[in-house]
Amino acid sequence: MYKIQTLNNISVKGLEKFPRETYEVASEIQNPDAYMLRSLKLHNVDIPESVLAIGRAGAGVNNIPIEKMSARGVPVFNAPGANANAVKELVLTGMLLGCRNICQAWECAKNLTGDDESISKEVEQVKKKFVGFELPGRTLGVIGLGAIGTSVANMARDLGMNVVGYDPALTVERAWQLSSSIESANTVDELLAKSDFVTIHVPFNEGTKNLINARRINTMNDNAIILNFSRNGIVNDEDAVEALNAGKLYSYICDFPSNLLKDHPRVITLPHLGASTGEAEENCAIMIADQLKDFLENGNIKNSVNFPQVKMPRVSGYRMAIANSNVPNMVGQISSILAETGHNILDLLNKSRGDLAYTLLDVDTEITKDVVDQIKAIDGVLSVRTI
Ligand SMILES: NC(=O)c1ccc[n+]([C@@H]2O[C@H](COP(=O)([O-])OP(=O)(O)OC[C@H]3O[C@@H](n4cnc5c(N)ncnc54)[C@H](O)[C@@H]3O)[C@@H](O)[C@H]2O)c1
Ligand SMILES: O=C(O)CC[C@@H](O)C(=O)O
Repeated sequence: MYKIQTLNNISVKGLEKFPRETYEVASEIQNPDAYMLRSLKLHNVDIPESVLAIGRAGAGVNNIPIEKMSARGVPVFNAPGANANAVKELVLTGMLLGCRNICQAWECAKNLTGDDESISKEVEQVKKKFVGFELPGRTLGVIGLGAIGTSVANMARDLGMNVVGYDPALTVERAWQLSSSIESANTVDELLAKSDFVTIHVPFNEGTKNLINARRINTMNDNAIILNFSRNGIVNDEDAVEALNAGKLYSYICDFPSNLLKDHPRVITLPHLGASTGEAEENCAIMIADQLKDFLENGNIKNSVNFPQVKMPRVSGYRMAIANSNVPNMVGQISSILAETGHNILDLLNKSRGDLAYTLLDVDTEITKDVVDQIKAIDGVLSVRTI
């Protein structure tokens, strides 16, 4: 019986992927084989040694101690692209809320008093305060052209906007998906100088912390709108508010509320709603459940953020999955032990990624605990499982 512990609310469509006969799935469970979570911060959580894999039902993995998990030979999975459409639609919503002053206008409408005739008169007076601007012909800068950025960029082109994108690690797959009319910037500064709207779709890490700061905001066009549906900390909120107060920025739309932001008249802040659609929650949960299941049952790895992609069809009922440091002679030492203990290797796949490597081996006879212990004792072996 495999045990999956859910640490956040996970769509039942994903949880239904785990057959009841072979899986126990619960939010409270002793010695889980895997965690399934969304945004819960795991950095200060004591993760039990029983955990073999962590599945993040979403894109961002900055809430997970990846290095610590790598050192334990534990793959961390995410769900690339599974919530991209939900975020794209909210970015469009944010752009329209911002450029048409919708939140301020709605607040004003809610505060109208008197009979309907006087409300109608008042409406004609107040509406001039909320005159906005339209999207076609304006320039959208998209920082990060991954699953979300690419789809936001294409959407903006379809709406008649000019689009400029920046991503120093643009993949070939994303380049194929991007509309050929999207201009490429060589630096963030070059992008900012051209943009009326700037939207950010990069992971949060040391390299992207404070990516948008006072210096960069000052180089932007006057009255630009910044949208942050990526992570708190990528835009320096204090600097954004200062620029709003100085009349430099038009509006700041952000998915990460704080005391500084929540009541500011030119900030629209939402409670981390980017991926909160039934469709996105289902897509993410199903993708993660499939990946965890294939890992637990077969040792295969798909969409891990720390381990290589590994898939090997089973040729016997005796499989071993080994995570190890990416150093010479690991496979040699492992196969020597298997040979010395009378196992014939029927198939083997070894892949590496950075400092880590991962090996799947199918052998002809059952692998005993003694053999597992000998392999575990090899210097550089991080985890060993028989499946
Ligand atoms: N608000 C939400 O609910 C929500 C939902 C989904 C994702 N997110 C956030 O959005 C981020 C992006 O998601 P995604 O699915 O597009 O991920 P992705 O991995 O498909 O794309 C990220 C892209 O950013 C690029 N990148 C990395 N560092 C960069 C930098 N310094 N400058 C420019 N580009 C850089 C990468 O090359 C990659 O192409 C996630 O990491 C997550 O933090 C938020
Ligand atoms: O799970 C969520 O609701 C948010 C997910 C989002 O931040 C992500 O990085 O995918």
